[in-house]
Amino acid sequence: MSSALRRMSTSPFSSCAFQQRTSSWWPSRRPPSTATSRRSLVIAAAASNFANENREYVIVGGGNAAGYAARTFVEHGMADGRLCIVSKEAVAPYERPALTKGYLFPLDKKPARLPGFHTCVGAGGERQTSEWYKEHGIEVLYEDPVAAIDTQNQILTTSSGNLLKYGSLIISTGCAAVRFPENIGGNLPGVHYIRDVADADSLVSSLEEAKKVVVIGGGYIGMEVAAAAAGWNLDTTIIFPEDHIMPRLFTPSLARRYEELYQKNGVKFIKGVLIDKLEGGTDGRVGTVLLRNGSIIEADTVIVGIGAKPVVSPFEAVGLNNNVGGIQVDSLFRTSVPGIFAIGDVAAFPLKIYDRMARVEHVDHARKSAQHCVRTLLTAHTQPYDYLPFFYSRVFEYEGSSRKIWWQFYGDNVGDTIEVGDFDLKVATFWLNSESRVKGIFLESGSPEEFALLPKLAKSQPVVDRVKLQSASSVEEALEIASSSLRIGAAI
Ligand SMILES: Cc1cc2nc3c(=O)[nH]c(=O)nc-3n(C[C@H](O)[C@H](O)[C@H](O)COP(=O)(O)OP(=O)(O)OC[C@H]3O[C@@H](n4cnc5c(N)ncnc54)[C@H](O)[C@@H]3O)c2cc1C
Ligand SMILES: NC(=O)c1ccc[n+]([C@@H]2O[C@H](COP(=O)([O-])OP(=O)(O)OC[C@H]3O[C@@H](n4cnc5c(N)ncnc54)[C@H](O)[C@@H]3O)[C@@H](O)[C@H]2O)c1
Ligand SMILES: O=C1O[C@H]([C@@H](O)CO)C(O)=C1O
Repeated sequence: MSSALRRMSTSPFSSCAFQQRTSSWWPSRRPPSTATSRRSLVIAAAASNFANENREYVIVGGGNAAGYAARTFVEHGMADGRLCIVSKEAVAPYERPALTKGYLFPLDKKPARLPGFHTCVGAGGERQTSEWYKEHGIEVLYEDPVAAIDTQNQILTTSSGNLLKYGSLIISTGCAAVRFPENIGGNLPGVHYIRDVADADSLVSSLEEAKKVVVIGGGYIGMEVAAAAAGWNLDTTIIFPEDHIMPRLFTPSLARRYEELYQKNGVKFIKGVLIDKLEGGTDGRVGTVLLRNGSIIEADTVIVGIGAKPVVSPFEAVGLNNNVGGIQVDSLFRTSVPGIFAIGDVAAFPLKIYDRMARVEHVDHARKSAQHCVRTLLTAHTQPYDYLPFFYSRVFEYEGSSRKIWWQFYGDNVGDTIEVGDFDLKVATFWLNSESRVKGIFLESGSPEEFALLPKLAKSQPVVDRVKLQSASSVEEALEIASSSLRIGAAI
């Protein structure tokens, strides 16, 4: 047992400090009945080495949000001997976005590999390797997903049979890739889904042998993986059911410009069709993709990016949100069960700025929700989470690419749009509501100073002069017009 673990077993979560911190704002936890607690102790003692040790704080999930939550515990001096992370993965938390970016660079172009991109390097923080967790006295259980929870007695059961008694629990189980069913070939060798580093390793092995790649889905994974496969000089086709790429964010006009760029890089598009079946070849690997319209596309490697779904199991009892999916929390990330919190992709939280419930499946929210939740847990602060949605992507970044692409979006893509600029250099799209307020703003290939204006505009939502904005001859001029409205607004 590590010294951290030993310290923890003599410092159970029922310490005075813990009670004081929680009782200042938290509804008191109902103590388990004597009979139940005696029973759980017996189960605990019988089940495993871990059984009779109390964990003051437990995080379930070893992903992006967990990594940033751990850092916040350390910053508050509350990690050492008190924090336990239970992870399904075999490695310490890392920056998941790298998996479809640097990780998929061609092998001769210095692809990113662990430990290079452990959290929190993506946000400019210290690199948190497994040694970092040890040094900070954080217990991490790898490859042992939580399989069950007893909220009454505050006990988690892991898949290997460990019983963990927790004081406070943070659920950060993220999302899982949506898969095609087995009966249409969704599990054939050569068919890939990308959610974790093991998936990315398996894809890299396939790419090493690949000749014909089919990417299914025109969203984030589809766009990033198709660009990566083009970087490997592979025959690449992207297939999706909608009229254009990235339908949940891009306007048709913006999508057309990106599609043209992909085509210039050799990527073929098949739009407006659904998949009928993936079929195996003689070697048992995927060989063809059958489309609903009767077409047959050859492929030795298929990457499926058809969305993600929140991993709520086995935590359904803490309360789900039926509209946006995921685990329902309040503006402090508290679930309906006292002492249990949810953060990151899995959390359905009040998006205060737009007065609606939302789930955000992007890394900025994973980082910020983690920090906000842990601060709430460890201090008396009760400031509601006030999040401004932020999404980004980068493709064709590999060395030798003729055109690197990097875009950011802030706000809400509602209302009508004004597009300004020349895509070959720099382009911006403004989403305006009926009062001509800026609701959302997208910028491709901006400078750091220009990107820094985006959150200010999306947050303040200034009223802009549509005619002036429409006639702006460059992105710089359009940003100046929108920012001057900001300054006028501030002066009034
Ligand atoms: C390939 C890829 C690229 C991406 N690129 C970008 C990007 O460029 N920009 C962006 O903004 N966002 C991007 N995202 C989204 C971003 O990575 C997620 O929003 C972020 O990872 C969410 O963090 P999380 O901690 O909530 O979930 P995750 O990072 O997914 O972590 C969840 C963790 O919980 C574990 N887990 C699940 N169930 C259990 C269980 N029962 N017990 C224990 N552990 C469990 C999982 O194995 C995983 O380790 C990308 C996502 C993917 C998959
Ligand atoms: N840059 C980023 O922010 C980034 C990058 C990669 C992944 N991610 C995250 O990873 C997760 C998965 O991404 P994703 O691209 O799979 O999801 P997505 O929602 O971005 O895109 C899904 C796409 O799949 C297609 N689709 C849906 N159902 C289909 C079907 N039955 N057959 C064929 N095509 C179908 C549609 O074209 C749709 O646009 C998301 O949470 C996403 O936010 C984010
Ligand atoms: O947020 C991110 O983290 C990784 C990388 O920066 C970590 O090295 C990446 O590609 C992002 O977009």
